[in-house]
Amino acid sequence: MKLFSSVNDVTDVNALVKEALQLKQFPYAYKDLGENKTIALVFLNPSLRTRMSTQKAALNLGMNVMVLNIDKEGWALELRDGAIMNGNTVEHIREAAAVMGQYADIIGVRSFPGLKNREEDYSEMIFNKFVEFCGVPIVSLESATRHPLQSLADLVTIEELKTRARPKVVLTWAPHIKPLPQAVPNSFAEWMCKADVDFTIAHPKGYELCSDFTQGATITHNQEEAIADADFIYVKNWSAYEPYGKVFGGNEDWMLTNDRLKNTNKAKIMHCLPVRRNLELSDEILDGESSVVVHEAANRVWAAQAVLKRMLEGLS
Ligand SMILES: NCCC[C@H](NC(=O)CCC(=O)O)C(=O)O
Ligand SMILES: NC(=O)OP(=O)(O)O
Repeated sequence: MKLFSSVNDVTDVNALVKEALQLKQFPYAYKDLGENKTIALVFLNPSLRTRMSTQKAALNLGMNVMVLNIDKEGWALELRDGAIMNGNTVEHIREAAAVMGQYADIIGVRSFPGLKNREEDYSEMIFNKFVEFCGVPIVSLESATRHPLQSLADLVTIEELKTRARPKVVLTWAPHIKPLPQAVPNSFAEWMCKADVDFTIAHPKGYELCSDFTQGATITHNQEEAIADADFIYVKNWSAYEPYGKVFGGNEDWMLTNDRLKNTNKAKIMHCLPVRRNLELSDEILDGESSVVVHEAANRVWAAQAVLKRMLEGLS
């Protein structure tokens, strides 16, 4: 594997999930695979889980790890081709990415969307420039429109915890105070549409996701109906796709409470984290038995390790 940016880069999703679960059982089975290989994790935005789980995954495979918080520690990056760089940007992404490719065998990149220009965000301009110029295999650590390492960990978690062959999985919108990207819900939807699950998306009117990611999903504006008989409820806020990056007032009543879970099939509650308590999800859910958010975050290691293993195998 040379690129991991979406579910479309995976030839056999089930095999990758199985691999992640194998690695969870035997974390050090491939501890020499990454000997003398280096991964550079490049962050243009904050991260706790992606940073630490990908580092841990790389270390389990015997790799060396370098982390660059380029937004704070690097030179200000110019992204536009043909720019006359007489302003605040100091270094063009063409040189920066090419140089990083000289130091690392694999590069991971996190770059959130600006949520101002849909065309630019949905063309994955920043991530694709890294791909174009770095010259080494590249893994998305969450880009403008997708978060595939998260979605793989989510699918691993569902596979591990499901109590029936074809579980009902519901992605529900939740309230927030600011516009958030569509990357996590887009990506989760895209992976669920390829998985053997009964998949529903619930959101207030106006928060329709781009239909490229939701082919095969049942979509509704009624949360109560959506979560009936659900095995897994994936909670996430996102801003509108159209008008792009906007949030509409109201909808505070979309925050789940224990009372609302009564009609589910003892649903397990998932969230990619970070989560704002008592805004997106109530304390009683996060501190109660139905929450699997920490378990889900722990699975990030095995998802990342399965992907890095495939990339390392492609290098040798
Ligand atoms: N990597 C996981 C989610 C990252 C991001 N959340 C955030 O930016 C939360 C910010 C806040 O709550 O202020 C998102 O939704 O895509
Ligand atoms: N879920 C997730 O990607 O967390 P971080 O943003 O902390 O990496």
